[in-house]
Amino acid sequence: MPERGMLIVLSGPSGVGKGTVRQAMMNSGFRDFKYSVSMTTRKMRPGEVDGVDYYFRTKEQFEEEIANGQMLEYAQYVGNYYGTPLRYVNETLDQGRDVLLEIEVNGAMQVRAKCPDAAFIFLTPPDLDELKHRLEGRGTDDQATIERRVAKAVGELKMMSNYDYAVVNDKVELAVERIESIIKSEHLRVQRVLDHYTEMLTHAK
Ligand SMILES: Nc1nc2c(ncn2[C@@H]2O[C@H](COP(=O)(O)OP(=O)(O)O)[C@@H](O)[C@H]2O)c(=O)[nH]1
Ligand SMILES: Nc1ncnc2c1ncn2[C@@H]1O[C@H](COP(=O)(O)OP(=O)(O)O)[C@@H](O)[C@H]1O
Repeated sequence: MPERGMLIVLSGPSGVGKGTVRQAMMNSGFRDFKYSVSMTTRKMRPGEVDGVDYYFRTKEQFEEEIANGQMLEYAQYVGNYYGTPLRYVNETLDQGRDVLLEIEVNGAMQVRAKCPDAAFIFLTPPDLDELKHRLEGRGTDDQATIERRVAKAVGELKMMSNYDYAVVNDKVELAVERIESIIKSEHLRVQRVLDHYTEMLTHAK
């Protein structure tokens, strides 16, 4: 049976660059990880694809998934539900593959309670002005939504101390390097713990 994969939780305010950094990690040929596609009730943006960017569902469908215990975590964010389907995460970890979740802070804290061994990384903008510029530059949200997302970011940044690591997304390549080295060292750490127990059990025989 393969060794179970590692769960990596990446959070950070809307517009900080989580999706951009994840895409750059995938393109960089960095070690294998699988991205867990979230479920949401928010409207599809132009260019988004159901099942690739999100599983787009109605509120009723989402609430049914919750009631049936199909979500690892979920939260409401600026008027919509967002959540992580449980089955994909479990199956992929069981196959020995790492899984990356890109989720907001309340959901991340639910994962922390259920999977304390996961690596929790918070991606932060250089400052709030730059965050606003990035949201405006992305052009996916109207000005009122941008204001709500920036206001929400202030509370989210306060949650940073609940994470194992904080990474500044100043330049995408640098953020990618930082995250990759965190994941590598987390793997070494887990391996050392496993080696320790294997040795202990061998001596106990
Ligand atoms: N708790 C939770 N948050 C999620 C999930 N998927 C996405 N989010 C977060 O929900 C927030 C809004 O996402 P979205 O509307 O796609 O905006 P974007 O991340 O700025 O493109 C972001 O902080 C996402 O990281 C999920 O499965 N669970
Ligand atoms: N390091 C960076 N420097 C400048 N712009 C960035 C950087 N990272 C991301 N961006 C831009 O910021 C916007 C938001 O990025 P995105 O990946 O959609 O954020 P998130 O997934 O966190 O909401 C996009 O237009 C993206 O091109």
